[in-house]
Amino acid sequence: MSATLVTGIAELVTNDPARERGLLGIVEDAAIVLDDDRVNWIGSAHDAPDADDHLDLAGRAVLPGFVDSHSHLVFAGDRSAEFAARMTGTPYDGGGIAVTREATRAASDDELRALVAARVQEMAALGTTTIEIKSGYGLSIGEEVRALRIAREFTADTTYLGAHVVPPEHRGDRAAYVDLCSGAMLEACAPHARWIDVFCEPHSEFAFTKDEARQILTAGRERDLLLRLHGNQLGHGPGVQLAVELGAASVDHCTYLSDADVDALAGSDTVATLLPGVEFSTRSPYPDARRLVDAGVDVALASDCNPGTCYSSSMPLMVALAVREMGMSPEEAVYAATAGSARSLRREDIGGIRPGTSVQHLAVLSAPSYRHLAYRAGMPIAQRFDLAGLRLAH
Ligand SMILES: N=CN[C@@H](CCC(=O)O)C(=O)O
Ligand SMILES: [Zn+2]
Repeated sequence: MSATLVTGIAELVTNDPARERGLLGIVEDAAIVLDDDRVNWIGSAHDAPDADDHLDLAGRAVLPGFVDSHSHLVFAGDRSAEFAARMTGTPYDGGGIAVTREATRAASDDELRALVAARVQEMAALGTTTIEIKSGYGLSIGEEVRALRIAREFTADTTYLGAHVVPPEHRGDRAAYVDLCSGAMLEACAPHARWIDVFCEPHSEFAFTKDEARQILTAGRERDLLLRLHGNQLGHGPGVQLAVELGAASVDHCTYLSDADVDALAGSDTVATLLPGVEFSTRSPYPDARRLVDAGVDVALASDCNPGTCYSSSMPLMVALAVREMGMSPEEAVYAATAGSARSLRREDIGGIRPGTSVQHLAVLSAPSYRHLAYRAGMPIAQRFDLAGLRLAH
């Protein structure tokens, strides 16, 4: 085993409230000791023990890697024409999902795998170290299993989203598709998934009603899948209440919330996952994160990277939007993009830095403070913590 002492950390974000400062548990002028691929010690540089090797980061910030707890990376094609139409006033209604389904079906396994790999690489380059990936552009047993198998090559947090939209061939008989999603398709997909999700949205004719979503999620729970839900994206609706009722780990979007929705979330273990890239890319009103935080709701930030509503996986962009447009402080936004989204995935091994944390779950900034993520919006200042690369750079 070889130990490396890392110093010159202007700010170490631990997300440990027992540490020195604030929500983010910041240690200033910090050091960490890495034993091979694990954090072994963290604290003030003045108290740091000796180690075999030494790396001086010369004033950078180190933080937990971003946890992108909501993405749809397994797709082919793009919908830039649909994006352009939205920018001139055509509203989003979920209908384009069927377009991506055709492009995805036409792609070979190797083509899809290469597309996902490239997207994962883009995410790593911006400091994301954990990704949840959904199926949902297959919408048949074979295609949903294929998407989940490919997603599993990149993450343990795979999500079965057969109930993304009702596909065109089932629009005359929605009940049959809901039965498929909660029956044979679920059986085939469950071995490849940790999570189940449904697009529950009364404002889209393609998405699922509260009762349909309940049937599918309940069946998933019986197959030992954990629950997440797309809810309250396009207008007020039942998604949040259903997620809380079923004990879902997360309800995602939460763009339109009633007081009763906020109260329900505040009294629950369900995380409200906000996806500001969607509002940015669909020119929609942003969710009110301030209202949720003030009510005591657990809030997460994620990218929702997908070809329809947000073809960006930049977590620094999501942090900047949350601060600029949604009333979060920089501290709250960074916490939501790391500890908050780790909580939404029910993961205790990520989202913070403590002895035992894997180096693979660390990020580093070419800046002295987490505040720069929002302050220097659009700049590529966050990367995964790559010890070999950092050694070369310093
Ligand atoms: N709203 C449902 N699903 C995605 C969009 C998928 C698409 O349009 O391709 C979302 O989270 O926004
Ligand atoms: Zn989504």
